Amino acid sequence: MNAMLVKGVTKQFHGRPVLNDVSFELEKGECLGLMGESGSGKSTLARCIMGMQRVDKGAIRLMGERIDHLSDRKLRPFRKRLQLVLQNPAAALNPKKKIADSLLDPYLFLGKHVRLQHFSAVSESLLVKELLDAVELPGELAARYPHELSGGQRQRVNIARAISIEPDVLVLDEPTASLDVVSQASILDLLTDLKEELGLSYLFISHDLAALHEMSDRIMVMKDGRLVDNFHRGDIFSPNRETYTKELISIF
Ligand SMILES: Nc1ncnc2c1ncn2[C@@H]1O[C@H](COP(=O)(O)OP(=O)(O)OP(=O)(O)O)[C@@H](O)[C@H]1O
Repeated sequence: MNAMLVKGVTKQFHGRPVLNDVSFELEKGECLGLMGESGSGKSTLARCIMGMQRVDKGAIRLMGERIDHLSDRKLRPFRKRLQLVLQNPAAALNPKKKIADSLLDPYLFLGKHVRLQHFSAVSESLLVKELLDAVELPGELAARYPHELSGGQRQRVNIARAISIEPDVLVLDEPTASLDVVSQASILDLLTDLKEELGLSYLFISHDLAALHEMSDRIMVMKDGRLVDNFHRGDIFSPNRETYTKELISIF
């Protein structure tokens, strides 16, 4: 069984199609890259997958179970299995909460739905320490506020939050876009390690073709809300690539 199946997803805003018959499968343990120019519909797809926006047509399945059109209450058990990491780490963290409290939010929110296997979570403070360890941050950051961290550290905290409940799938929407080049590389290395350690599957959305190529097993290309190409990473320079993919590669 695949980790996620998206079939025939269509979404319009004010009568204008933004996603048009989008279909793909995310295999278990795979990193599936998604590239496309600004406005092509990548973040809308991420929001539809996360249940933050409703699809007009089509279906989204997570580990075989249909999750589109679920109410917030019915979606709650699936929140444990599907998490989102966004590009702006500062905006994703509550500035008034200490890092330890932000880290514990998903775990406490999901309460009885969570059975952890990788993290022992014997106590809340131990879980915080385990999570900071997992993203290679020192334990002393637990007592700090987000503004006392660097952008790269804040994004590590966001990743730690996302993995805290041991999801099956992470949707990574431009996770390194707001970081400097050195922090970008170390976040990508961290994501690669966590994928192996925790058996995660990634939908990795990025403008950065080099990062996509480094991280992804397969890459999909979106143009005007349609997936126009889908290939294994080793075939990126194949003469069989769609003309639009070749254009994107040539301007990179
Ligand atoms: N809530 C909304 N209401 C109306 N139009 C929207 C809404 N959300 C997105 N759009 C439009 O849908 C199109 C796709 O936007 P989306 O953010 O999905 O693109 P994207 O590929 O993620 O772009 P970027 O790479 O710049 O983030 C854009 O034209 C955008 O203006």
